[in-house]
Order: sequence, then structure tokens, then C-alpha cells
Amino acid sequence: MQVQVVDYRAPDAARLFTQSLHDTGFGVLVNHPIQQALVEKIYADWLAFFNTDQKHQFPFSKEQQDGYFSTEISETAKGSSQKDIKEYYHVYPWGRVPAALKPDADLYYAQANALAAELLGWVEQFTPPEIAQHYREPLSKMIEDSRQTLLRVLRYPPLTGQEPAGALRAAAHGDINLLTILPAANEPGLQVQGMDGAWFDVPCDFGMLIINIGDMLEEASQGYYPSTQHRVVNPTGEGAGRSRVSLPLFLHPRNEVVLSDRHTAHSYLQERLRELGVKS
Ligand SMILES: O=C(O)CCC(=O)C(=O)O
Ligand SMILES: [Fe+2]
Repeated sequence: MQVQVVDYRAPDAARLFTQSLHDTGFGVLVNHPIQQALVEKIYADWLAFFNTDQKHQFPFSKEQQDGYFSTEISETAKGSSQKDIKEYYHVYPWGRVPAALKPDADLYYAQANALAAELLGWVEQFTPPEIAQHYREPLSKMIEDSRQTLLRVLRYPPLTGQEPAGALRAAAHGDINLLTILPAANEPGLQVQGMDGAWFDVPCDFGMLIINIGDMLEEASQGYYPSTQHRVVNPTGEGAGRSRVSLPLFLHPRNEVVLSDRHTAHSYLQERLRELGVKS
């Protein structure tokens, strides 16, 4: 399994990057426009937030899906019997965000959303015509004025040794959305599954940007772009005593977008949220 590390500014970046997405569901960019200093500041500020009780003032809304999800209500990956060992906060531009954290979160959201839109343009450009003819509208149009694109700030707490047997920081799952953009976390652990079922570490040197296909794009592209299973494994040794923070942006279409004969974006999302146990 070869997840390509591609220089965003190379002349053939779009071709190499989309080839990696087609082959593996994942691609990794270096030399990209996301400001590393901003990512590091967000990691530090949100880790401090997760370490206070202030987070309990923003309990997540089942209806809107914004706010704080504690370890107790954290999602259970589809097909898994254990909750993930994580807490997280869902940031939407229209949602509740602690005032002190909002300016940087909004800035990052805007930067990451703009890059995600550009990369979706690459994906569209390099879709073979026989696949692209099934897109119900151009991919770039699917995300226009979408209110669903979600910035998730994740905190995986230090392990205590009391975790239920078999529980992982994030059990194997596919993302629901079109594309996910994820700066390398402050600690290792992200793995991707190859065709043969084996697990591989995703290249994640600090400063790298990891992009993966979600289920909605797999659905719309009839499998040409695969939504690959990935997970976050538990650290051993000294790393077990440290928190891990990560910051995926999940690029979502507008609710009414038709993905396939089976699904609109809205129907697909509702089904998946119920499966995750975070929607009634
Ligand atoms: O924390 C990570 O590195 C990945 C998180 C993830 O896969 C997710 O939240 O969907
Ligand atoms: Fe994921």
C-alpha cells in the first residue's frame, strides 16, 4: 500500500495526488498552504479547553450536531462493539464555539475549506469521463454554500490502563463525507487498511496534510474513489501518558445534493449518524 506524499506546488501535483486517492483512498500533501503555526496554536488552545470543565457548558445538540461530545457519549464505529476512547467538539460557522477559541477556529475553517474545495476540483478534473457522467452535478457545485462542512477538534485522552479490552482511540471506520482534510496530529497512531486487510501507518510527519475519500464520494463515483477504512491505534510506552489532538475537516455537500439513485446527502448522513449512536 503506497500512500503518495505529493508536493502541492509540483507541476503534476493534481495528477499524482488524485492517482493516490484512486489507488488507496488517501493522499498526503507537503508544501501546502495551511499555516502550521495556526494548527499548532489550535492544538494547544483546545487541549487546554478539554482539560477544563468549561467544555461541559457546550453539550452537543442531537438535532444540530454542534458542540462537545464527551468520552461517555463518543461515537461507536459502524460494526464495532466498543465506544472510541476520545472526546471531541464539532465546530460549524453557525454553531456554538467558546468565544476565546472562535476566531482561530473560524480562520482555520475558512482556510481548510478553501483548500478542500480546490482539491475536490482536482478530483473532479481527474475523474475518468465514464465515471464523471454519473455525477448528478459537478462536485464543485455540490459544496457551494453548504452548511454541513464540519471541523472536528478531537482529543484522545492519556490512557489509564482501565480501558475496556479491545477499545481503540478510533476503531476502524470510513468517513461519511466527500473528502476529509487532516493535518498530521501531535502524536502518531493513524493507520489505513490495504486491500489485503493489513494495516499501514499513514505518513504523518508534523506539517504534512492527510486527505482521504469519504463514503459520499465513493457513492457518487461508483467506487472509483474508494472510502478506505482507517483507525487510530492506542499508544504504548511513554506515548500512552500523552493526549493526542487532531483536527479533521469533513467536506460535506448541501443536504439536497443527489449522490446516487439510492441517496441524497441528507438521507445518507441521517442513516450514518443513527448507526454511530449520536442521533435518535
Ligand atoms: O485523529 C485522527 O487522526 C483521525 C480521526 C478520524 O479518522 C475521524 O475523526 O474520522
Ligand atoms: Fe476518519
